[in-house]
Amino acid sequence: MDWLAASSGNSGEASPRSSTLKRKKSAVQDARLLVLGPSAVGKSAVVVRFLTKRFIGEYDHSSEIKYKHTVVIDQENVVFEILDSCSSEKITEDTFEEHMKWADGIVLLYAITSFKTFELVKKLSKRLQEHRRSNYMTPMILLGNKRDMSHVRQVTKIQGEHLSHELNCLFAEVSASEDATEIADAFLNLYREIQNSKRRSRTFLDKVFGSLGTKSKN
Ligand SMILES: Nc1nc2c(ncn2[C@@H]2O[C@H](COP(=O)(O)OP(=O)(O)OP(=O)(O)O)[C@@H](O)[C@H]2O)c(=O)[nH]1
Repeated sequence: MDWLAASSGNSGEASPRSSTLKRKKSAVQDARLLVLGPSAVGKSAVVVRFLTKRFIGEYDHSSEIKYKHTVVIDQENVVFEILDSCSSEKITEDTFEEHMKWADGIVLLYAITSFKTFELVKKLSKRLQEHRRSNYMTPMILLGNKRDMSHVRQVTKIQGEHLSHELNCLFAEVSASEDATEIADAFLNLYREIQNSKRRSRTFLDKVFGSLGTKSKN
């Protein structure tokens, strides 16, 4: 796997403005990821792990933060824009809608140590599915974080897998505190899914407009 951090940095945009969020969908080598989940599931820890390969135990921020991070994948620079959102309970419907329009892919987190967060994610996923349906089924990965705390787990791996099947998305259990590789893999897999989805939608458009073009010539 070719997975090298080329550069990274906080874009310094706390609470990104809607003008930024409403930009056109990005090209393939540019992926916009929305990180969602209830409070204290480890959203910031996972994002910071991906960006810096380090675990930061207490990450204090009250508003959402957007990062830019360049990674070399298959000899190509891929620019990730990552929006570490506030806890899902606090996101208003308007903001949620804006974020969904902006995102190429979604990282949805719960903590395996808290059944409550799993229930909140299920509730949130109902909201998500409505938007994903109107949004070409935005690719998504469901992450059960805090796997290092398996001895106090409240959500089984099978329950996580089950939910991912219902949501038609990728799934992994990870530990932001212990493992950088599996988090990098999770982001890589989501990126690949985004690429595949863009390819499928281009092929579909080519078929529709290609055949229209052919018809008009005859
Ligand atoms: N044991 C363990 N603790 C973790 C892990 N990931 C995060 N934590 C801890 O969980 C707590 C919450 O982590 P955050 O990254 O702030 O969680 P968040 O989802 O961004 O929280 P909000 O900002 O409230 O939405 C912190 O005390 C972290 O140290 C993990 O993989 N394992």
